[in-house]
Amino acid sequence: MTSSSVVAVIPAAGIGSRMQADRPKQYLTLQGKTILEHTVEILLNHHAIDYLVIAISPHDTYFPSLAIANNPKVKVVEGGNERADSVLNAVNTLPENTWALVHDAARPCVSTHDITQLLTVMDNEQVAGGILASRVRDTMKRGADSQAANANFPTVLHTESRENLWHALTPQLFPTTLLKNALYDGLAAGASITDEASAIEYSGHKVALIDSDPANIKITHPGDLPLADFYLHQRQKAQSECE
Ligand SMILES: Nc1ccn([C@@H]2O[C@H](COP(=O)(O)OP(=O)(O)OP(=O)(O)O)[C@@H](O)[C@H]2O)c(=O)n1
Ligand SMILES: C[C@](O)(CO)[C@H](O)COP(=O)(O)O
Repeated sequence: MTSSSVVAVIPAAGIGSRMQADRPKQYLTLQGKTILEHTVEILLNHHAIDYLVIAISPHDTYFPSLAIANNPKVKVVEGGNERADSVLNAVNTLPENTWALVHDAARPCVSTHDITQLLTVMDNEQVAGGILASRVRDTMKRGADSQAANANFPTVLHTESRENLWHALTPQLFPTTLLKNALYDGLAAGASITDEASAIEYSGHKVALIDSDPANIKITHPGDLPLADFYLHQRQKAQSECE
């Protein structure tokens, strides 16, 4: 296993508009802790991660009151307008000879096992890096929106093949310098960069897909909260049974 240093980058500067809550969703509480604290703790407790850089909004009034704000292994940078901007601001602070493990603050249910599986890409010269992913299980439809369909609802254009179709999750793990340059170039070219792999693909490099637990959901809409709460409760139960 390579001895390169791994730094976790946590984009946590979003406003959570789709959650329609009274605060940014990363500060909603599940199992007695904020979603951000759950996410930070799973990364802080991973033996291979040296420290964390969290991108938070310049308007964030919640972070300073959390205990993690005083953790010496937690650094903070200012987030940007889009997720990719927040990630680039954080990656710009990392030393060149490191790997950046980028993980959404909104994904508190990721497992230590899956993070460890992802780290194996560091020793694989066939790929630039890798991402946690889960195979699509449903039939996938390409739709036309209601205006185009001249109906009261979107309608089906056609069924997409779901063969080799994956949900991209996070963490996503790449050499810091490669990721920094890929993000900068992709954003400068106006490419659609919705995850780190998009930028790496745009720069022409190969990305490994690490099949992982679909319980690693991104908390986005109100309906995601009870499901994430269930997964976190199951994880805590499993941990207490091991102690
Ligand atoms: N300018 C931004 C936008 C998003 N994020 C972070 O990127 C992750 C995934 O983004 P998303 O789920 O879209 O979060 P929000 O942008 O907050 O949600 P919404 O799109 O509903 O506003 C989240 O942890 C979010 O805090 C960020 O750091 N900086
Ligand atoms: C990075 C990501 O979580 C991978 O699925 C996703 O692209 C984030 O998208 P969002 O619109 O910023 O939530």
